[in-house]
Amino acid sequence: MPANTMNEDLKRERQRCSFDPKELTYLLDGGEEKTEERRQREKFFLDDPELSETAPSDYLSHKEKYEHAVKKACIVFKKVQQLQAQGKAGMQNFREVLGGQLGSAILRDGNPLGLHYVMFIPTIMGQGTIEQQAEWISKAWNLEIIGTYAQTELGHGTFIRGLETTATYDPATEEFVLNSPTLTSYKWWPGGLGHTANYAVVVAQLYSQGICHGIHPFIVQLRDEETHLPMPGFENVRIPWNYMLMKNGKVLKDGSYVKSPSSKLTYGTMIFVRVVIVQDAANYLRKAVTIATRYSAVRHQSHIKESAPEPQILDFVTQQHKLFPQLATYFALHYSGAWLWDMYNNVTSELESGELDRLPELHALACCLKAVSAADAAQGIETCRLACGGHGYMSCSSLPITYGLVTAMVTYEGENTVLLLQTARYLMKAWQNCLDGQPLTPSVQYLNSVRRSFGGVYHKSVPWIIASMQRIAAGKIETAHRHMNDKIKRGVNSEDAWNETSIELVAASEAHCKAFIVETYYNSVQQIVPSVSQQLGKALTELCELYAVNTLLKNIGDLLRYSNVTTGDLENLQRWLEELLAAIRPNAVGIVDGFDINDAIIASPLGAYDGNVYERLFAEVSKSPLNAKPVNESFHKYLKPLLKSKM
Ligand SMILES: CCCCCCCC/C=C\CCCCCCCCCCCCCC(=O)SCCNC(=O)CCNC(=O)[C@H](O)C(C)(C)COP(=O)(O)OP(=O)(O)OC[C@H]1O[C@@H](n2cnc3c(N)ncnc32)[C@H](O)[C@@H]1OP(=O)(O)O
Ligand SMILES: Cc1cc2nc3c(=O)[nH]c(=O)nc-3n(C[C@H](O)[C@H](O)[C@H](O)COP(=O)(O)OP(=O)(O)OC[C@H]3O[C@@H](n4cnc5c(N)ncnc54)[C@H](O)[C@@H]3O)c2cc1C
Repeated sequence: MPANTMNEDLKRERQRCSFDPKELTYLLDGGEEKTEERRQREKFFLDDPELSETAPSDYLSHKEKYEHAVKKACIVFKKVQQLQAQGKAGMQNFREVLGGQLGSAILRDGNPLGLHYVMFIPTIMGQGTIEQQAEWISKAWNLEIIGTYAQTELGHGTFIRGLETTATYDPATEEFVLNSPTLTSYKWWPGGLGHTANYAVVVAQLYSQGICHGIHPFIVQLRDEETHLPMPGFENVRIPWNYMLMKNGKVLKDGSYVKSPSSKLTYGTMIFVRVVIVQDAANYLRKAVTIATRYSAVRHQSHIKESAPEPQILDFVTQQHKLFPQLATYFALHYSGAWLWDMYNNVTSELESGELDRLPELHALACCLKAVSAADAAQGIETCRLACGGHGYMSCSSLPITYGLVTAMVTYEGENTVLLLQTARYLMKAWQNCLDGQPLTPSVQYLNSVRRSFGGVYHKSVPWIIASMQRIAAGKIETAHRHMNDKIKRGVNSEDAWNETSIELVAASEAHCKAFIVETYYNSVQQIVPSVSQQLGKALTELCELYAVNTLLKNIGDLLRYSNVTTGDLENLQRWLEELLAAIRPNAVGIVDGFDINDAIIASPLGAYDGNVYERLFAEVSKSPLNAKPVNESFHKYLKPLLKSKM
C-alpha cells in the first residue's frame, strides 16, 4: 500500500466540513486534556506488539481463539497495573481505561476476564457487607482470584425466581450447602465459567430453618487456586457462612433470616449492567457508522446523472437515509446513556442511606433504555453493513462481528421483550395514578399534560415532535390500560389479561422510551450549543432534529392514530427530513472524524482514516492461510478424482 497517501475524496470531504472535528472530539471526551489522555492510553495498549494482531483471529480455531484471548487479557492486565502504579487507572475510571471500544478492539473475540470486572466485582461491591468487600475486592481487583456471575441455568434465565439451585443453611457447621440437583439447574452461560474463572457469584434459592427465602448471591470456589482443576460439581458443596453476600438479606449464625429492605436489591448488579449496556451499544454503533460513512465517501458507483462521472455512493439520498440517522442515533443513545448513568449513581447513593423511593423509576428506565438501545444499535449496525454492499459482508469489514456482539445485548442482561414488559408494569401504575390524581415521577409527568390536551398544531420544531411522541406514548399506555381493564371487567383474571394485552404493553413501553430519548437528547443539545462554536452547534442541532423527525416518521401510523396531525403535516415532516439529510451531507465525514476512533479500533479496511479501501481490502485477504498456496490439497484429494471419474 502506498505510504501516507490520503484518499482524494476524503481529502475533499474534510475540506468541506463546516466545523473543526477536533472540537467534537473534545466535546465527547470532556475536554482537550481528556482527549490527550485517551489517545495516550490507546497508544499505550495498541502500539504494544504483543497486543497487535499478527494474523486475523478469524483464521484461528475455537481453542486457539480462547488461548489467544487469555494471553492478551493477561498482557492487558499487566499494562493496567502499570497505569495504576502511575496513578492513571483506578476503580473509578476503569470503564474509561478499558471499557467498551478499546477493550473490545484488543480482545476482538471476547474478553475472558470481562465478567470478572463487569459483574463479579460489582456484585461484591453492591451485595457484600463492608467486611466481605474488604476480604474479596482487593483479591479480585489484583486478579488473585478470577470470578464470574453464575445466575442463569439451563432451564431458567429470565424467570430468576424459578432458579433451581439451592443453598441450604446448616447451623450445626455454620455452612451453606449448595445443590444443583437436576440437568435444568446446571449453571449455563456465565462468561468465563468454562475455563477461566476459579470463583463465581452463584445465585441460588436460600433455605434456612426449612423456609425458602428466595434467591440470594453466594461466593463459591469453582477451581483449585493452584492446579485450576475443577472442584467437585454442585452436589452438596459446602461453603462457609460468610460466603453468602449479606449486605441486604442475611442469615444469622443460628439460622434466623433477616429480610432485606427490598427483595429487589438482590437484582442490583443487573441494573448496573443494563445501564452500562446503553453506552456500550452506542459506542459499537458509532464504530459501524464510521466505517460505513468513510466507505460511502470513497466508493463510487452508478449514476445520478448519466452525463456526470459515477458519484460517491454517499450522494445517493437513500444512502444518506441509511447512514445519517445512525449518526444521530449514536448521539441520542450517548446522551440518554449519560443521563441514565447519573441517575444510577444518584439512586445508588440514596439506596446506601436506605432511601428506596427512586428504585422503581430507575429500574423502569434502565429496562426500556437497555432494550431500545440494544435493538436500535443492532439494527443500525446491520443497516451500516448493508450500506457497504458486498464488502460489508466480509468478516474483515468488522461489521458482521460488531453486529454479532451487539445482537447478543438484545438477549443478555434481561431479554428485551421481558424488560419492556417490566417498564410496562411501571407505566400501567403511572397511568392509574394519573387517573386517580396521584403524583407522578419525573419521567412520566408528561402523562398529566397529554391527558389534558390531545392536539397541538404542527410547527417545525423538536419540541413539537417531543410533544407528539409523548402523545403517542400516552395514547398507547392508555389503550393498553383500557384494554387490559376491559378484559378484567369481562371476568378474565388479571394475569391472563396482562398476557393477552402484552403486544400493546410492549408497544407502549417502546413509545415511552423513544419519547424519553428524544427529549433527553434535545435537552442535552440545548445545554451544549451555547458552549460550542456556532458551526458545531448547528451540526449538532441538525443531527438532533434528524433523529426526532426520522423517529416520528417511522411511527406515522401511531401519529395518525393518536394525534390530530394532517397529511399536509406529514408532507412537511418528509420535506424537513430531506432538508436535514442535505444539510448533514457535507459534514458527514467530519462528524465521524470527530468520533476520533483509532484505526486499530476501527479494524476495518473500509473505514480507515486514510480511506485506502481497496488497497487495504487486498492486503487483508492476502492474510488468509487459504491464499498462501496456489493449489489447495483438497483439489488433489477430492476434486481431481471426481473430475477424472466424470471424464
Ligand atoms: C485485564 C483485562 C481487563 C479487562 C477489563 C474489562 C473491563 C471492562 C470494563 C468496562 C466494560 C464496559 C463495557 C461492558 C459492556 C457490558 C458487557 C456485559 C456483559 C454481560 C453479559 C451478560 C450477563 C448476564 O446476562 S447475567 C444474567 C442476567 N439475567 C437477567 O437479566 C434476568 C432477567 N430477569 C429479571 O431481571 C427478573 O427476573 C424479571 C425482572 C424479569 C422479573 O423478576 P421477578 O419475577 O422477580 O419480578 P416480578 O416481575 O414479580 O416483579 C416484582 C417487582 O420487582 C420489580 N423489579 C424487578 N426487577 C427489579 C430490579 N432489578 N430492580 C428493582 N425492581 C425490580 C418489578 O418491577 C416488580 O415491581 P412491582 O412494583 O411492579 O411489583
Ligand atoms: C452472550 C450471552 C452471555 C451471557 N452471559 C451470562 C452470564 O455471564 N451470566 C448469566 O447468569 N447469564 C448469562 N447469559 C444468560 C442471559 O442472561 C439469558 O439468556 C437472558 O436473560 C434470557 O433468558 P433466557 O435465555 O432464559 O430466555 P427465555 O426467557 O427463555 O426467552 C425466550 C423467549 O421467551 C420469551 N419470554 C420469556 N419470558 C417471558 C415473559 N415473562 N413474557 C413474555 N415473553 C417471555 C422471551 O421474550 C423470548 O422471546 C448470557 C446470555 C448470552 C446470550
